[in-house]
Amino acid sequence: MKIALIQLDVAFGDPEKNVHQSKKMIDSVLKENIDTILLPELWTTGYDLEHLQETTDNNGENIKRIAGGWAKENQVNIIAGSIARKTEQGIFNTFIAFDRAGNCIKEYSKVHLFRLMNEEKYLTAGDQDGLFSLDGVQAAGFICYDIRFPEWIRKHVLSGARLLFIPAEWPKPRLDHWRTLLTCRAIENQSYVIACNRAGSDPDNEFAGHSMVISPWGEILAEAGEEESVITADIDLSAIDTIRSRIPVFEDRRPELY
Ligand SMILES: O=C(O)CCC(=O)C(=O)O
Repeated sequence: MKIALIQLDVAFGDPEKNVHQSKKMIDSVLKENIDTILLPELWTTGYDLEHLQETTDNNGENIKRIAGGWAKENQVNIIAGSIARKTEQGIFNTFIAFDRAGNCIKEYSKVHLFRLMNEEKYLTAGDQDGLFSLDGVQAAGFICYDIRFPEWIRKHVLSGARLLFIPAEWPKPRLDHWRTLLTCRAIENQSYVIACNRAGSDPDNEFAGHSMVISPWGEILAEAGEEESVITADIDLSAIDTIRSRIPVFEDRRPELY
């Protein structure tokens, strides 16, 4: 499976500009026979949380139509990062994935809201899992701060997830945490970690970039720099079983003790 990560420099509160720039970046890489594309967290609005009522529509329908259209037109899986999704229950930070036919195959709303960036003041936490199937492979979606909760991720891996997709807006001062946590999640879960951060800055934060694809052995297969860019990686799905049989972590677990 060939993956492309779209490390967008998200324009603050400007969905039109972000949609236009993302399309340009996606088009630039399609000729490389990409199977799956991943965008960052809140890539249409950024963290302009105060204005989400004006910059988002009901249930994120407009962006779903646009991203689903891109997937169908190019017969490529598009994991359209996360978007702010306005509902009667509140605004959710929701991961959305589309298959090659343009069908929305997964919505997962961020479960752990990040107080350092005021998410709990404007957003509602989700309470559903992130499991889905992509081209017949079991996968799961998480969003940014979720990677600090290994038990949440392990729960998905025990349910079969092998590909862990993580859109993020991770700030630069904690770049070391980003790289370490992602690498740990890959090694301890013997799964591919595919993580797309944003580039650039907003009025409150400078972001880290450094989107990464990490193998189940913890090898960094691709890593972006700080700037806006597109990176790609080839994923060998058979490596998951090879590594899981070499060090049988899942058989050796002692869940009766913990
Ligand atoms: O956990 C962190 O340090 C960053 C989390 C974050 O930026 C987010 O969830 O949006």
